[in-house]
Amino acid sequence: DRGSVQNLPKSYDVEYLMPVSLGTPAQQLNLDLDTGSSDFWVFSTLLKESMINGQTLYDPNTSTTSDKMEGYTWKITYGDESYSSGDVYIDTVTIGDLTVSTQAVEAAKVVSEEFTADSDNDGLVGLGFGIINTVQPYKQKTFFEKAMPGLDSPVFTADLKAGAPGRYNFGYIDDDAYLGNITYVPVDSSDGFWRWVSPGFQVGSTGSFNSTRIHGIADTGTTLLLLPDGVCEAFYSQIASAEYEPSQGGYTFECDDSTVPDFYFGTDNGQMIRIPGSYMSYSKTDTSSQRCFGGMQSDSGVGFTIWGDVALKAAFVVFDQGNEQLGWAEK
Ligand SMILES: Cc1ccc(-c2noc([C@H]3C[C@@H](O)CN3)n2)cc1F
Repeated sequence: DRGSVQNLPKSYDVEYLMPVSLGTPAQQLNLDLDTGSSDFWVFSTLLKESMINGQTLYDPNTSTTSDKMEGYTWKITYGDESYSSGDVYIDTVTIGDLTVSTQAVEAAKVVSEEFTADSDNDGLVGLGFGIINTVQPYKQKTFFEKAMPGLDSPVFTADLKAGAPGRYNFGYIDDDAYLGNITYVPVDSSDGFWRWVSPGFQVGSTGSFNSTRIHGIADTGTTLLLLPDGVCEAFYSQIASAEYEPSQGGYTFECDDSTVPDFYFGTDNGQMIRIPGSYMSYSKTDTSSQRCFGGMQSDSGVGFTIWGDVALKAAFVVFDQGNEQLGWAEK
């Protein structure tokens, strides 16, 4: 079996949404595929009106295939302190023609104001590893873990693009979606994330390669690229107008600064992925100013590096759960 679904970036590529069908008859919601968490949760009719702001709601009561998991609950908090919680139903879920008939669908009863404010986002499909699913009394499998046994290959791939529709594929690798070879690196899933080690980085096409092991996770749900302080300093030192602005919460530079270099990160045996300098001017710091917030910021608040969308959209990425490895290719 296999599946393929288009993903659409929101403005500034802050997040990528994909259509998902739940229940019978099908209820279509736009969900955020997040490899940095492992709960499949949706806005639902269980929510108070005050927490809803244009989102499409999953209604388990009108689905003829839903079954409530009595006594089961969930509660999750994300990296930015946003949170959600609720009850659990079993129902059929289809993503890109791939159907899981008994998916644990976590129906929200409470969401934090960040989710309420994000009117296009109807929920998350967590595709980390199931050991960090928050459902009590017994944790539930992710959509991919439920689908995996029936797939042609135990992989899903992420092809995120800058300001354009991309694609998530399940169960196969589309050889027309990337250039050259895919380089695989081992994954340590013990903390539920797609954690891997990069051998180093390079600033600019003529810069030298810095061999320094960077431990981090591949996270489609994080917008930016969060790297160790030393790496950020090496990068921003090459940009004439760059400075660290505590008032803005990070590095900024003049949006039209022509000295913004490309950034390369190593994967394995000499392969590097090139992130174009243009991906690094994330968003205007405020309407009047001509300064942009950098797409690369420090990971010091997190404790490990996060290869978020700014990095992932420069590559074709294979999440190989069957062999616990990540594949990286240029595109
Ligand atoms: C409003 C809102 C807030 C957070 C997130 C969110 N989704 O994935 C993540 C990252 C951080 C880490 O927690 C796991 N992956 N964060 C999405 C939202 F729509």
